Amino acid sequence: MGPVPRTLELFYDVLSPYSWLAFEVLCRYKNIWNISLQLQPTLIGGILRESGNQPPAMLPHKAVYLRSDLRLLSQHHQVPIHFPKDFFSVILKKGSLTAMRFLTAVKMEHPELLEKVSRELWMRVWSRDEDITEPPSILAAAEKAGMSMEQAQELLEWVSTPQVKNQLKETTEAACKYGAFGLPVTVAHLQDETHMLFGSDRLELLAHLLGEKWMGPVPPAVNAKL
Ligand SMILES: N[C@@H](CCC(=O)N[C@@H](CS)C(=O)NCC(=O)O)C(=O)O
Repeated sequence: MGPVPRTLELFYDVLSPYSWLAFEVLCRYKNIWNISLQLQPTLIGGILRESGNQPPAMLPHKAVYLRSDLRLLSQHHQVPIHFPKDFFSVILKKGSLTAMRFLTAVKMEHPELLEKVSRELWMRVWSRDEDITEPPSILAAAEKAGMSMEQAQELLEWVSTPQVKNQLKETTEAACKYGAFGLPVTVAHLQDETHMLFGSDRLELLAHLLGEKWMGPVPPAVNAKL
């Protein structure tokens, strides 16, 4: 028996492009580092509300900075992020409630597909500027991720049940209890201590805490093509 893997929880929302960066990097490292990666679909709106924070783009200088920051990070991380044309409508009006409830249901019923469905939703909203709020959009992402149409439709009907709604609430509350004020949040459960890290730019620090080697966002020998 090898050493016991350390558990990492990644709290994310597909409305958050920085969460996408952290998600792809951790998916690349999960087979390199001795870790067990638990994906935790969370509602960013709930985190911001609960912590008294504001969406970063509400500050005009930050909104301008975000565009250039994400363009550079997209190249550096090899994650195809493109800003949606109507950014404010996508982020502030449309939101991600149904998408994140759907991912919660995927995690409950088909956890083996959670990584792929999450990625397909990010590809829609943060790469191709496509909708993620309407049922046909969510079904298209699920099908692209390898889910059968019947499975996807069944899950979509399930998203408005108290079971799924409460699970998403519980996960969001769990992130808040760790001290989250935004996303992505990575919680590293090490042998003697637990650390909460905010941001996709804290993964080098995470490697340090794990005692693992940081080889940049695209470690060699990993197929990063998306
Ligand atoms: N520096 C962080 C920024 C992450 C970030 O801005 N996340 C947004 C959501 S996409 C957020 O929740 N921000 C809250 C805040 O900055 O207080 C990174 O590189 O990942």
